[in-house]
Amino acid sequence: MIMVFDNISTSSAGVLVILVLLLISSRRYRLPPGPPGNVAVEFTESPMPVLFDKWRKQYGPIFSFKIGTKLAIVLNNIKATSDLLDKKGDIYSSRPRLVVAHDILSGGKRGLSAPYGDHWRRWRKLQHMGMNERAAVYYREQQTLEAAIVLRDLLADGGNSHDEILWRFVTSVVLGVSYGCHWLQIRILMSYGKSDANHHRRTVPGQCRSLNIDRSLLYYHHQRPRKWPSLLWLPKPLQWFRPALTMFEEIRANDTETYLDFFNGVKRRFEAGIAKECMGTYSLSKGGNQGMTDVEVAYALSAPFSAGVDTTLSTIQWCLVAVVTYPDITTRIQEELDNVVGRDRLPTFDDEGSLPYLAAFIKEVTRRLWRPAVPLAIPHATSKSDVYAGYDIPAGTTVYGNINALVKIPSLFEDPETFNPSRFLKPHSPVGGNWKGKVEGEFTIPFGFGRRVCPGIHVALQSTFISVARILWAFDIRPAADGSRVDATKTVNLGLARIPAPFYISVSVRHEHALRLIENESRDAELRLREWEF
Ligand code: HEM
Repeated sequence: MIMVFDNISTSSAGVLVILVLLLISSRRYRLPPGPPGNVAVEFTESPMPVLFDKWRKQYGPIFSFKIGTKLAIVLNNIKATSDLLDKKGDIYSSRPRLVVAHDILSGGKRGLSAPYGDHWRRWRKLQHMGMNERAAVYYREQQTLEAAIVLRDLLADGGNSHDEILWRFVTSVVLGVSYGCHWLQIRILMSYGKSDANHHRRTVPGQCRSLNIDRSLLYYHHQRPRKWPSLLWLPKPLQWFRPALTMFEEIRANDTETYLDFFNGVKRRFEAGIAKECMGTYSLSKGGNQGMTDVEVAYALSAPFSAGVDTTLSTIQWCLVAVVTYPDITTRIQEELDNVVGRDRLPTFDDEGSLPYLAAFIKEVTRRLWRPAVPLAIPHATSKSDVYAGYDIPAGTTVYGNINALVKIPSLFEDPETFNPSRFLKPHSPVGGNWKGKVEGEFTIPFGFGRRVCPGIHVALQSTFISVARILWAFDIRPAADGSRVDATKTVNLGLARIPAPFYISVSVRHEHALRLIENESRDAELRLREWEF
């Protein structure tokens, strides 16, 4: 009798459990409106910013969509973005899981794609130490010297290779930030056969591409691990999809070796007392490594390289596109430079506060009519469930702050489609007044949100200011004489950033003084930059 009762209670308990599970799984969330069903196919047909624009118009400022079982929400107004990504940072600061780009390519060590948690916090502290507003001032010396080299090289080839010259400039700067070295360093490593410039150049786009690979993996059934990450728990010999991952594991081994090489270089110079101040030296100071292992620190030091090259290059290149597209605006910047700097010296960081129109121009370029460098920010993810504006937002939801939409809100940016630097000259610019982001009064939307806001913002803005100020002080820039048009609507997606499609310009010196000064200053810069070699 007791046994029968036991059996009944066991089976009814089982039924109860199943009912509860069914109840939980069938719980209907009140999700923000959005396109019905799985939108994976639509993503293969149109670029994300275009789709987001369409859905924003259709469904309003907060909409949601599903790819497979994955839920994402997109925030298109300042209030929701600030309420969630800034003010509820404890919930909205994670990242969606990137199986290939994060788990496999970096063994979980890359901070940019790391989930919110202890590892990310330690990594982020080091980024902050190395790049906060005060620390960034230290890099100005190198940025100023490198910008003189940019002038020399642009002059020498008439502007044909502006993309290569500016890539070298931004690369040198981030190498300075991480390791206290500069671009030449890659060549030196190359001569040791440890790494090579091409490898290093490849790794970054490689990493960025891997972010895309993750996206593309969404659509192909044979890419099992992306769809079912738990398959990675299988013993390796049973992972039939493994051959597809070998390439990524080789890239990871290569990256790890390169990053450790660079970190060891800093250690040697630090011990010899000749290291330039940089994130690497901060990590070697007492407690500076935040308790991370050497490999973790080496990965943390590589972050400026991964996140700061294409983004800054994109911004400076868009400045050049704007310069040739809007000659009247360029003339006004050059008049300001002539008034403030004169013709007997090159602009320096000391001039920055006296060049408001140039500052406004750079802000307008980052707001950008054509498309911000990182149009959709890097997606955040929720680490807990939340309720906002009557909507349920489950844990693990991907959350996009749609920069592309935010920088075109008409109540903040009058006539948003017009390229108009003067909008940033108004003393009570609504952007400062309404945007209660981290940097009150500053225009930081293009740099992302909340606890994940770009830590390289000061370095990036310094690189942009000094290169653009010097280029416009020295040169007249026009579309190349062969008549090819600079088409601002064409872009190339590098993964993290969008750069303009290749465009051709010609540069000519604006006055005789410039010729002499470029020659003298670049010669001097070449010598002084030796301090950054090891
Ligand atoms: C104009 C150039 C740049 C733009 C427009 C830009 C923009 C961004 C954006 C939108 C994010 C995502 C923020 C978020 O998740 O909400 C980001 C993250 C990041 N940026 Fe930048 N960035 C630039 C330059 C740089 C530079 C020069 C560095 C380093 C030297 C850098 C380092 C990083 C890092 C490490 C992250 C990841 C932060 C995290 O996940 O916690 N960026 N950036």
